[in-house]
Amino acid sequence: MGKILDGKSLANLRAQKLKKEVEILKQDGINPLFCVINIGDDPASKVYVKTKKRRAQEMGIEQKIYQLPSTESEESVLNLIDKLNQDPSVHGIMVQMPTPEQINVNHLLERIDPEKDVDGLTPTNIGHLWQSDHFVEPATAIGIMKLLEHYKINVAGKNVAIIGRSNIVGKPLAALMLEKDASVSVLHSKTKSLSTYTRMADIIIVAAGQENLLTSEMVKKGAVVIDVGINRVEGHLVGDVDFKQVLSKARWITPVPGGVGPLTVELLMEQVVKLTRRAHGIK
Ligand SMILES: Nc1nc(=O)c2c([nH]1)NC[C@@H]1CN(c3ccc(C(=O)N[C@@H](CCC(=O)O)C(=O)O)cc3)C=[N+]21
Repeated sequence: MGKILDGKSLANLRAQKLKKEVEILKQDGINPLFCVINIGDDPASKVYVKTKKRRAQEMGIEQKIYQLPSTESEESVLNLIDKLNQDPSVHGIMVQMPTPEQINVNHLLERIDPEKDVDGLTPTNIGHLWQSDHFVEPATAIGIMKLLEHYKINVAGKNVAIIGRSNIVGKPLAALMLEKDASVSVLHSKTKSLSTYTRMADIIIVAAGQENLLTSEMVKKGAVVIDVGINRVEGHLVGDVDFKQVLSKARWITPVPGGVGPLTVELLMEQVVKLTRRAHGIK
C-alpha cells in the first residue's frame, strides 16, 4: 500500500513561513503586488483565479485581477502588460491560461518583464531554466520538486517518465529533473507505447488532462506517482491517475485534490515575494 504525498500540508507549512516574510517586508514599507490577467470566461480559470486571490489575501500579498472580455484584442492586452511592466508598484504579472484563440499567448509572454514573470514562462526565464541559472521557475514544476525534496525522495540517477509536454508543466519539469541528474523521458499523445516507458520508471508524473490515463498495469511496484491532472467529473475533481488501483502498487502517490494543486498556488505566492525582494535589492 502506497503512502500519500500530502501537497496541501506542505503548502500550508511553506505558507506560514511566507506570511512572516511578507510581514517583515511590509514593516519596511514594501507591499508585494501581484497582477493576474484573465481573458475570457473559462469557468476553470475563474476558480483558479479566485483560489489565488484568497491565498494572496491570507499571505498579505495584494492581488489585482484584470478580468478582460473573451473578445479582447492581443494589442490591447500587450498595452496592459506594458503598463504593468512600467509600474514600479507591480512586482509580479501572470497571464492565466488558456487564452482565447485570437490571442497568441507567446506574444504576451514575450512582452512580460522577466523580472516580473511570476510564472517563469517568459522566453528569457525559460532560457535561464535550461541553462540551470534560474531565479523563477514555473510554479507547478518547482512545486513538484519541492514536494519530492520534502519527502526525501531523491531523483538523481532515477528513471523519470513525464506524461505531457506542455510549456507550463511537462517541459519545465524535464529541465528541473535533468538539473537534478534524473534520466528523463517526456511522453505525449503520439508516444507509441506509454507503458514501455512508465513500467521502467521510478518516478511517474502525469500531466495530460485525461482521467484514468495511468492505470496500475503501467506502474512498476514501488514507484512514485505524481498526478498533475485536474478533471471535473460529475461535479467532483479527479486527476489523471486511477488513484485506487495505483495506490496499492505505488510507494508514494499524490491525491487530487490536495496534492500538486495547492503547491502550485503556494509556489506562485513565493515567487511574487522572491521577485519583490529582488526588485528592492534585498538578499
Ligand atoms: N499562467 C498560468 N499559470 C498557472 O499556474 C496555471 C494556469 N496558467 N492555468 C491553469 C493551471 C491550473 N492551475 C491550478 C491552480 C490551482 C489548483 C488547485 O488549487 N487545486 C486544488 C483544488 C481546487 C478546486 O477545488 O478546484 C487541489 O488540487 O487540491 C489547480 C490547478 C494553475 N494553472
